[in-house]
Amino acid sequence: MDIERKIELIKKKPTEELLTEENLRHLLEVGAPLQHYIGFEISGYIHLGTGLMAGAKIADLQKAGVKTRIFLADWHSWINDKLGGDLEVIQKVALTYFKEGMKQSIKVMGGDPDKVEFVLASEILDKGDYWQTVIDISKNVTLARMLRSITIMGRQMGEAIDFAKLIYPAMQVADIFYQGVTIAHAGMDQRKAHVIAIEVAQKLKYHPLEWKGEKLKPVALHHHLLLGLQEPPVWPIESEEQFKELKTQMKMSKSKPYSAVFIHDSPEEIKQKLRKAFCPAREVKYNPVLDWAEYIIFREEPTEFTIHRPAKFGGDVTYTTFEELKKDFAEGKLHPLDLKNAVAEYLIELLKPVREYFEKHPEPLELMREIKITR
Ligand SMILES: Nc1ncnc2c1ncn2[C@@H]1O[C@H](COP(=O)(O)OP(=O)(O)OP(=O)(O)O)[C@@H](O)[C@H]1O
Ligand SMILES: N[C@@H](Cc1ccc(O)cc1)C(=O)O
Repeated sequence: MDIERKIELIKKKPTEELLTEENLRHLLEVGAPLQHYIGFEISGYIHLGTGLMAGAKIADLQKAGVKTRIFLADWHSWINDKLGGDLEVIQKVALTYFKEGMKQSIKVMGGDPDKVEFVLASEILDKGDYWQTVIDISKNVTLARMLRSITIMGRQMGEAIDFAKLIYPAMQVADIFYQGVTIAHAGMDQRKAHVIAIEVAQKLKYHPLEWKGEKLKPVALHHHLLLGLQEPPVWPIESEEQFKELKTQMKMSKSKPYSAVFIHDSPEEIKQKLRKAFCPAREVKYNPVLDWAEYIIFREEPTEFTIHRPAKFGGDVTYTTFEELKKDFAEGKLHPLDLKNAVAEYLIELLKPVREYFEKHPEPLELMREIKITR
């Protein structure tokens, strides 16, 4: 496959930002190792944002010949008080529920789960010079910047936090260098860590990504954050600035029950959640149901997406591109309820293999039901 085709695959939906395309082209041209990683804290259930957006991009990367890796951030979850801050429980969930859930998600998005390497953070942290890398990074970043970076833990600036949480951003950056990652992948909310990695890359003494005498800079790859289904706290929204802010603030999140569909949800749960979703008629600028259609159903275009309606409401209609669907919705030719039902049906079908997997292997979900999910 030629370089341009590889870049196309890496850039396509749900990619929202690539820092930078020029650097990616450089890595491809010099034949540097293409090692990807995406890290996850281990906490609650896997939702469509984490499972399907990450899964879709992993599938694209595999097609482009990139080695893919999922980093199970057990220590980071402990620092961030996930699962009661109990490292043993965190590790158990990481290696059972989380690993299997991610494998299933990758599969439904067209990737090969057997080609994804799973690495537990504690496996690399145990090696002596990991901490040297953490200090090396810390020497090159101001305290003020570290404080601003705690949003990568889902924490807000000004929030009272213990000191360990300030070490976390430097660890996340160290994880990239320490694992020889040349393509650091995450959702848009993680970009602060990646920008630090790019900026300090040339300055590090330990574990820079060396290739044929060159200190390589990693490429940061950020996928779109799927919107949560809930109504925004302020509506209507006037300014572009407010819209932008709202889109990160209102991302689908496992800590907000009705914002998310989980990968193992039953058909009834999926239908119910979508029925309650925020989806004002003709609203195309901020509409979670349209957002899901754009990034899940119309990820590949053209495709065929049929909305079934009784003849008196216009009969069945098939869309091949997202733009056609959006146009009809904006013009009031497509009713929110019809869109919600069709998206629900699509998801029910897409997630069928995941549900079947967990029906046959109920232990991971049973474990999740037993433990206390914190945050
Ligand atoms: N709604 C979303 N859409 C796409 N990607 C997401 C979404 N939410 C999180 N991610 C990505 O998944 C990875 C794990 O994130 P994280 O565990 O913080 O998400 P979460 O499940 O929403 O957690 P929380 O509810 O605690 O915010 C990160 O790379 C993050 O950017
Ligand atoms: N900060 C990431 C988790 C993570 C941790 C360590 C990493 O190296 C990468 C990602 C999140 O909250 O989703």
